[in-house]
Amino acid sequence: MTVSIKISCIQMDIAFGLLEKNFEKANHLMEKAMEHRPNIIVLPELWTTGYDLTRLDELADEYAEKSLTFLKEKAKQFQVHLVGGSVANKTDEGVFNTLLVIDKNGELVHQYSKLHLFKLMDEHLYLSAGKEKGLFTLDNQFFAGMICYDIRFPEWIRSHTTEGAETLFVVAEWPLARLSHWRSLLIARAIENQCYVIACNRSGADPNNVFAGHSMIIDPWGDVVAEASEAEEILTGEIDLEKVKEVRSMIPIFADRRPELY
Ligand SMILES: O=C(O)CCC(=O)C(=O)O
Repeated sequence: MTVSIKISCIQMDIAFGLLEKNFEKANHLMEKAMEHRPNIIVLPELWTTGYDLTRLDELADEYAEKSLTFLKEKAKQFQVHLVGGSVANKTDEGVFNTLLVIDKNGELVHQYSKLHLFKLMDEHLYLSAGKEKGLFTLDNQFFAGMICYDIRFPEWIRSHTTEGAETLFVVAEWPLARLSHWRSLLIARAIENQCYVIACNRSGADPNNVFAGHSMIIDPWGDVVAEASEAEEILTGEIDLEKVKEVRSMIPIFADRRPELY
């Protein structure tokens, strides 16, 4: 039985600290993505604010309310599931970098706050680290959400695939300077976990970085199904979850693991 899912990644340029502009852009690009009739739309990391870290405390969305209202309305309007990127989420415990998953009925399915903060970009000075896992289901299929730097931690990702995740969503603001790491790490995570990887990066630049684009859809064999350029674009591709089962039965790494030794 094929379980085919069409996914569109919105590889948008993000206006630095200009929330209204980013909401408008996301709305416009989601409308365009719907021309491809996807089942799931993915947005990038911190798409409402960008990496405006020094002003993040004032820009952050209180309990992600504004972002949630927008995403819930769009999900219902377009009848599409949303891996709604991540947003700066201001809570009593600090500002988190939080991934929001909304189903097509406009219900919040899961929130995942970035676990590994990226010190090279000063995230630890302005953000609080999450503590919860990124596992969620949509239409009875098992997914996990990750944010950018998280892909450098294979053990964190493995702890999701051993609990059933068959597709990994990665939302990112990954710099162009490390494009080769982005591609290699994503492909490695797909091969070693025998899962689909759907990675949505941003395009463009901010005052500190030029970003890589190159959003990718990678199958459980490690083959690239679709890859974007560096520019702003919508990347659409189809995945078939039957392929996860095929690859996992051909090379049964989950059965062959020796967790008692490591
Ligand atoms: O790990 C990297 O090289 C990039 C990570 C990053 O940019 C981030 O987590 O925001």
